[in-house]
Amino acid sequence: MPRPFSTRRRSRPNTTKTKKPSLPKELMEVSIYSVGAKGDGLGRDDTGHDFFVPYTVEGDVVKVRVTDKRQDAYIGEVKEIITPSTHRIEAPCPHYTKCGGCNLQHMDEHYYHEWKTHKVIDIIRRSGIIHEMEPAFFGKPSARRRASFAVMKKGKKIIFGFNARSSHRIEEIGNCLLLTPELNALITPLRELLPKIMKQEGRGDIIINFPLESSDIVFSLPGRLEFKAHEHLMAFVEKHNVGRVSWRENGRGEPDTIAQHCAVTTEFSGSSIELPPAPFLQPSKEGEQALVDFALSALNGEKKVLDLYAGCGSFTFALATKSIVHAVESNGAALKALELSAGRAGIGGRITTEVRDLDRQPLMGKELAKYDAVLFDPPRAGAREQAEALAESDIKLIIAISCNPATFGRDAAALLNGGYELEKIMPVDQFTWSDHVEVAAIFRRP
Ligand SMILES: C[S@@+](CC[C@H](N)C(=O)[O-])C[C@H]1O[C@@H](n2cnc3c(N)ncnc32)[C@H](O)[C@@H]1O
Repeated sequence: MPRPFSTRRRSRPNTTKTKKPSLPKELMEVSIYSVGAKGDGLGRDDTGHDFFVPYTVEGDVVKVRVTDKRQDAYIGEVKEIITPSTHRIEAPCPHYTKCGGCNLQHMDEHYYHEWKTHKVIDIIRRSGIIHEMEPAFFGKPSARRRASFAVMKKGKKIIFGFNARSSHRIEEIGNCLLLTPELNALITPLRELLPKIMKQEGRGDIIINFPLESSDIVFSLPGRLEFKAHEHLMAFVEKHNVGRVSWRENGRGEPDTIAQHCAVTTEFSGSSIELPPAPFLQPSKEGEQALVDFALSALNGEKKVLDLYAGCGSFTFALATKSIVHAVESNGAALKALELSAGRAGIGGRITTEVRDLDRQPLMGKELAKYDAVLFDPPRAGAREQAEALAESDIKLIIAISCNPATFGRDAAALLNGGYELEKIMPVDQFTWSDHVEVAAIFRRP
């Protein structure tokens, strides 16, 4: 007797692959009624089915192909714009929708500004915080002084550009509208350099900063740096007036400086800072200034200020123009740069430093009691432990800077529960045309 087909199927090993939902094959007409927190249009078809449709805006009516399903909503890919929204404009970049960097270029400026402001309002409301916003800071194109490029080598082919959205595909670009001219000027020379230095297949990245007058490049590529490649890099530094080039062996570990033409510096509040490789800097000089101005506007004669998550000192030097500052940060190289630069600038007496992991060892009780004000500017994960310790302190003034409104909401709620009052909150947009937005806020203990 032949074995039934179904028995054979059941005896197969059970793979862990999740079953793809069955999706409609035909194109669907969707009306977009809003834009969600990740920048995707939220839409509905005439049967009442919900859709997420990237690259659409409120008021669009579009024909979409269904590509996936998330919770109960379909994900739609625009095939045709049946009726464009009055908020829709022509996206200025030829790489738009192919490069993962900017997903909101199709919104007119007014809608875009409103959307970013409301994104902050909506997110912090989820943490129970309702507060009027200060007018937001909006950055401009051609201002980003830092870029992280993706690289892939397969066979002899090398692809160099920006990652596509939610994908490993790399979109090759020649010019990015967001970057400063100095960063754009390095794209073609880097593309020409890569075949000479990237010998092993695989993926990597190249981080470029142009803080002020010279560039800082860190290569994180598969494989070791060969002698010949080293020579090519030295020649590249000379020819393109690059400040410094560093290499992370096999793309891991601390960057090793292999060629340096001049010091890589920036300026914080009139002091020159010599920066370590791949330093953290605010994405644009204008954004940095807006944040610094916001922070300084809160100070009023405070003698001792704590700068937590200080990095290389974007805020430290500004705070030191008014107060004595203690800067705390987990990255030793960044803090060393800060300390040496403060000494050279003749303000070493106004700035002290401490390398410390603030997640594991937040400043608490008596340590906090020494200060009149605190500024904290944590990474995206926020400052849960430190915020909880601050909430129990008697410090009069707390300035919070955050690149993630969600973790800001959580940390702000801890401060409010501890009796602080929110005085001011400002959305900050240094990531033009993306769905990313930052926040700055001032809290006081009444
Ligand atoms: C958003 S950056 C801000 C840096 C600086 N305030 C600025 O504006 O340039 C966050 C900083 O927190 C530091 N950091 C990350 N995790 C930390 C931790 N657990 N403890 C202390 N510092 C940390 C990072 O090294 C980085 O310099």
